[in-house]
Amino acid sequence: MTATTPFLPDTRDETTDAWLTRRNGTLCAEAVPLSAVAQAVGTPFYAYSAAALRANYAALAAAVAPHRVTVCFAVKASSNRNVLAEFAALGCGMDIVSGGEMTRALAAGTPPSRIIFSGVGKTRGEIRAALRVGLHQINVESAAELEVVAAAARELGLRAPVALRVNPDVDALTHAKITTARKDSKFGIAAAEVPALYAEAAARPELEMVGLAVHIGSQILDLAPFRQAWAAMAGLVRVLRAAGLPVARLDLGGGLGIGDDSHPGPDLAEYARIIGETVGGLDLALNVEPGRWLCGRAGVLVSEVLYLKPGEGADFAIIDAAMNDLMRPALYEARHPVMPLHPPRDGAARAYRLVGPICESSDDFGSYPGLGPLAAGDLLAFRHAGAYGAAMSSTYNSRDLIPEVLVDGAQFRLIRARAGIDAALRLEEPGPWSHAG
Ligand SMILES: Cc1ncc(COP(=O)(O)O)c(C=O)c1O
Ligand SMILES: N[C@@H](CCCC[NH3+])C(=O)O
Repeated sequence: MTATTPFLPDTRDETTDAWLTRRNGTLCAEAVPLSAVAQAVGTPFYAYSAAALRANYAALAAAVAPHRVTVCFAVKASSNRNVLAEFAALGCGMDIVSGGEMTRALAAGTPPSRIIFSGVGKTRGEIRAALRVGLHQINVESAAELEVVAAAARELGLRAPVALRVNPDVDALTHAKITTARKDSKFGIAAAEVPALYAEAAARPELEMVGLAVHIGSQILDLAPFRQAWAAMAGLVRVLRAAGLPVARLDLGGGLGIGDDSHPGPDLAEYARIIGETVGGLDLALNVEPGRWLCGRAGVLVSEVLYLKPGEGADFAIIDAAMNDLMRPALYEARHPVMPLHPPRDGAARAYRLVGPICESSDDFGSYPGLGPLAAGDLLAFRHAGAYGAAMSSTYNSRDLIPEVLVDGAQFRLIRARAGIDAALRLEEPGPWSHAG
């Protein structure tokens, strides 16, 4: 029986994965065969397309521009400074959640005036550093944090530009672990508490109250929750202004999801239209802070098949990538489309369950019908791995942090070297004992 070609590039998705094509049968990232990258850096590795990063930013920025919306990339999605530099060079701002991310955003060439500091647990040190650097805005998530920001600003003799992050109690209709604005969520300040807190803060000379922020969750495919949340924010802006309070900016958050072979993904024009209809007429400086949408489809994780063995329902293909490299399937039951690097092969189309070497049953990427026949040594590309892949990886089971590579046209280069056990052992050199008491 001749195999059909179930893993040919998904041409339905040309605007998103157009950088992945098959040339002479082999899978290429832009004009670079991924097998050549595998030879150069070894597997597993991440590869990103510079063209896809740039195209994604251009498409999103153009879609929202008519509504006076700037785009800030959520650094947590892909914090490699070379990826950040691609965006920074285009004028993209950054949304950060730690001092480490601030260092990365600045190192990538982002001006402080384009950096927003989000996050529910900023430390005193991080807040002081942000104020000293002169970031655009600090999104404050509690009354307690507001006190710390005010104290730091006073000590430094500065005015802190503050927005309050609101919890509008909206279900983002996404995976429960990545929804962030339901009533019981740790994020944001309950909408009912915002007017009093905002008024109190606006009366403090060390705080410059610039506006509000909201972020309802991640991998959002149904746009209705955005409409609900932003309509609630518009209501709140009107309430604050009616009380004579200044509201100049509104941070609409990230969360725009990406489709896959079974879902086309949200429509950018519709996303922009909802912004216009909910908050467009309020004379606000708006921004969005997408992570996944800008970089998720611009990256693949390439892994080698180590062993095949029979299993219940589907045969196992044990691969050299694991949950420490890409933890989304284990953490959120996420499914990443997979394409073999080799050309279609004769033989029965078979389902394989792709699993990694880690000693956890959740080290399982799921069952993939129509992949086979596979053989040991085959290379597989997990698509849509450009967001929350390398950024969330760990060294569990004392595995290496794997290389990251950036492809640009017919060239590629290493943008993060493999970090192996030798480096880890150096960090574990024991320090001197300290005597307590
Ligand atoms: C405050 C904030 N902004 C932006 C993002 C980016 O989310 P996404 O990658 O889903 O666009 C996140 C993560 O969910 C976040 O917590
Ligand atoms: N890390 C998650 C999303 C949460 C983003 C941060 N709030 C993912 O891989 O999908």
